[in-house]
Amino acid sequence: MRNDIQEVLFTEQEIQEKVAELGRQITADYAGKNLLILCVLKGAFIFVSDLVKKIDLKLDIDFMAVSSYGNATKSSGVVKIVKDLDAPVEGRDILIVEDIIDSGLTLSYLIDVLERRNAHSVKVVTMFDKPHRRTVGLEADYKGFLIPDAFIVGYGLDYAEKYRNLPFVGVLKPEVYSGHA
Ligand SMILES: O=P(O)(O)OC[C@H]1O[C@H](OP(=O)(O)OP(=O)(O)O)[C@H](O)[C@@H]1O
Ligand code: HPA
Ligand SMILES: [Mg+2]
Repeated sequence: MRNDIQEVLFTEQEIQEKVAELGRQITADYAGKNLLILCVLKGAFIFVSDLVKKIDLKLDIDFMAVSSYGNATKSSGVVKIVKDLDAPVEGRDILIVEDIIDSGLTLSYLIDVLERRNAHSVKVVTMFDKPHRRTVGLEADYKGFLIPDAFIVGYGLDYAEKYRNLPFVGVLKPEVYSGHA
């Protein structure tokens, strides 16, 4: 699997240090609030499990699965809810946890859904941010790392469902895409 990586952008240690820093900020900002952590599956599953251990507050965790990339490296433009939340969000302070914001389509769709369900507040934390690919004007409230305009894998992020289990984040060798990009 590691042979398919052209370049490592962020090491496991750099990622863990950033997660701890984000956890400290979120702990300070959400003290006394009714925090609901919303993990956007599948990509955010590793980030959320590291992040919640660094948030020193009572909180709830729920999961939503959405998908728009399929096996491609560009968004299909259509965001599909594959699994919805288990509980109502009315009156909750929701923190959406994303692995990456790229075009912004997934997030703008989710924020819209949650606001229509009368959440008290909706904010976003993303580990990776690819701002130059944005087609929807949207900013995360908490950001880990800015990344260049390249398709990245690892730390939850996949290409055609593979590479999510890499503990670091990197760029694949072009030949791995075999004509899909
Ligand atoms: O800003 P966007 O262009 O919408 O891209 C970001 C979204 O795309 C990826 O999910 P994907 O649809 O690949 O599903 P997955 O998390 O199951 O891999 C990623 O995990 C984000 O949720
Ligand atoms: O760069 C990326 N890598 C993996 N999944 C993604 N979904 C949006 N952008 C990316
Ligand atoms: Mg994906």
